[in-house]
Amino acid sequence: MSSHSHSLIELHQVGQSFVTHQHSVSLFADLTFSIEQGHSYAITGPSGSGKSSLLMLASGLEQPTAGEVVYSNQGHIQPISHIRSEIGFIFQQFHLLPEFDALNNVALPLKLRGHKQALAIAKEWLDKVGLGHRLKHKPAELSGGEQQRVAIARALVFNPKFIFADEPTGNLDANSAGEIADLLFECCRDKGAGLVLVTHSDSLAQQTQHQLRFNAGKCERVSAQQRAEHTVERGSKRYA
Ligand SMILES: Nc1ncnc2c1ncn2[C@@H]1O[C@H](COP(=O)(O)OP(=O)(O)OP(=O)(O)O)[C@@H](O)[C@H]1O
Repeated sequence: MSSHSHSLIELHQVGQSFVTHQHSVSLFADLTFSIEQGHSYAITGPSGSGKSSLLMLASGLEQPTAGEVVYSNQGHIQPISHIRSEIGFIFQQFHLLPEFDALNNVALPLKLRGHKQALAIAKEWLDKVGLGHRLKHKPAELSGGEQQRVAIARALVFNPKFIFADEPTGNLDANSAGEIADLLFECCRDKGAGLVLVTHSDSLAQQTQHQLRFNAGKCERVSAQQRAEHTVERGSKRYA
């Protein structure tokens, strides 16, 4: 990757809370960290702790209630709206277009960018996620795991600078999950994408370079040493 294209997302003392007329929920506060192209990050923690909310604001899709998210390219600050066209987002609910078949769902990001070979490249990606035999199926005619793989192909098809993935392997069997994880890490390692994964899977989290963990109402970075100790602990429990 050339340094010309190097982009960075920085979260400065970011906080998120939701106040409705009935509830007030404070998810995290004073969180500072950077997401760099070519690096991989896991966000872990219990259900309802705020992982998806953090993903939404780090990707510029939502605004934080405190602090700021700064997007820069080669040291030059860009409007946060510029992240939109640079990210591949894999949502927990997939958000596929129901009227489009798998091929056209995956081709859409390329068509929107005026790509002449959109359908051919989309087909290659559907092959990569193991769905070469489901090109003409609409989302309602696909299983949950198949829809998830279409959503993954759609997120990766245009070589995004950043990939944000909410439980990307949640609906997949162990084999498909491993293959999809390999694809995601390949995009990070070989194509220089910044990869941010929300996951409940310890083994997926362990493959990333950095980890943020929600714990008792706080979101903290997990150090390399803590991560190594956790792996040893898990290992010794498993074989005890
Ligand atoms: N727009 C909103 N308005 C009010 N509350 C919200 C809103 N979005 C999220 N919340 C609340 O914030 C909390 C955290 O939600 P979030 O989806 O970030 O959790 P999560 O850690 O990703 O959970 P899971 O692992 O179950 O997907 C939830 O209790 C949810 O009810």
